[in-house]
Amino acid sequence: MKREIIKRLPKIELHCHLDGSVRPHILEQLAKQQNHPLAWTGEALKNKLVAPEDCTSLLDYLERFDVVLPYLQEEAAIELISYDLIAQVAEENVRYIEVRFAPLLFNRKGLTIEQIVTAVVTGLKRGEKEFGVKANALLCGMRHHDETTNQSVVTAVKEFYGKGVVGFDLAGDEANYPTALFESVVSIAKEHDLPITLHAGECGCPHNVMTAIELGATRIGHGIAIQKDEAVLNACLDKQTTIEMCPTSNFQTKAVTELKDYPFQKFLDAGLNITINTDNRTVSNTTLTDEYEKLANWYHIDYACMEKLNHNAVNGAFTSKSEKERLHADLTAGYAEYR
Ligand SMILES: O=c1[nH]cnc2c1ncn2[C@@H]1O[C@H](CO)[C@@H](O)[C@H]1O
Ligand SMILES: [Zn+2]
Repeated sequence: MKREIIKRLPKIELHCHLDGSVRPHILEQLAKQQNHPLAWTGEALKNKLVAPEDCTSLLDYLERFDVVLPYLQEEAAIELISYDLIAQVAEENVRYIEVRFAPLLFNRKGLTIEQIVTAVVTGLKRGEKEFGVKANALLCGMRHHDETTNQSVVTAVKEFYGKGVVGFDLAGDEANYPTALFESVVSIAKEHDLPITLHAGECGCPHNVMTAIELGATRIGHGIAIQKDEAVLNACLDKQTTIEMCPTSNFQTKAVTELKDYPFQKFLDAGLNITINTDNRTVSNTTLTDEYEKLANWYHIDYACMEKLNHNAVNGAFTSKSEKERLHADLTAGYAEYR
């Protein structure tokens, strides 16, 4: 597969964090506008934002977000980064994206959850109009936040459902806060029939994936630990769970350390509905083009496989039937000459 062709082909992305995808020059612009100088510029700033090769764990990886979050506490800034993310993905022909963020990490200066979600949706819709990329938002509860706080995120999903927000997620420190702790929060989302995707199986715990599925998640973020437990793998097959794999991030967070342990081929051969994603475009210093190029180098996947992974993403997307039909047709047309 050729990089220029990978870049040009239509793609779908289901797992991309807004706050992990702020371009360094945009952050510099925000720092200037907010009169709050950054301690680093240029390459030094990039080094602060990108998780290093020798990152030791998910927690270590998550520390990268401390640099950017202070600048994401105003509506104009939140709207700008949302719009800019659509500009970024348009450059590599992403046709549909679900952008996730934790609204209650953006309230340090007193913004309400409604103001925060509105700012994101406004930015996404402005990008959608300008670049022709369909974009919806997912709201993340955070594993280290208390139950009441996370419940208010579910309430916001309900309030904004169908108005640019399409589902609920749980992000953050999986190792110290297992999925079972969130039973009551996730159950509220389920009771209201809100679509659920949960980060699970990123820290070696297949039971977190099982719990997530039992609680009603139809998609799993990462899911790497599924390979450790056949019962969990079979449950994902039974329920046709969509798995949102994020190769670069999975090596950075040490979900795996060696290529031979990366379960892409295993999951593909087993018939899991896997999809390929960036996780965090800045923190993981990647694009969807980079992720597919890696898969081509590692597993020699061809365009037909790439097409299949993108159809899987459409099937798992939290969007309408008619939108999915349109996206499937876009993919079919786009890959026709490469099959
Ligand atoms: O791979 C990941 N696993 C778990 N949490 C993550 C990952 N990437 C980002 N975040 C967390 O999600 C929050 C909302 O976007 C980010 O602030 C970060 O803390
Ligand atoms: Zn993630």
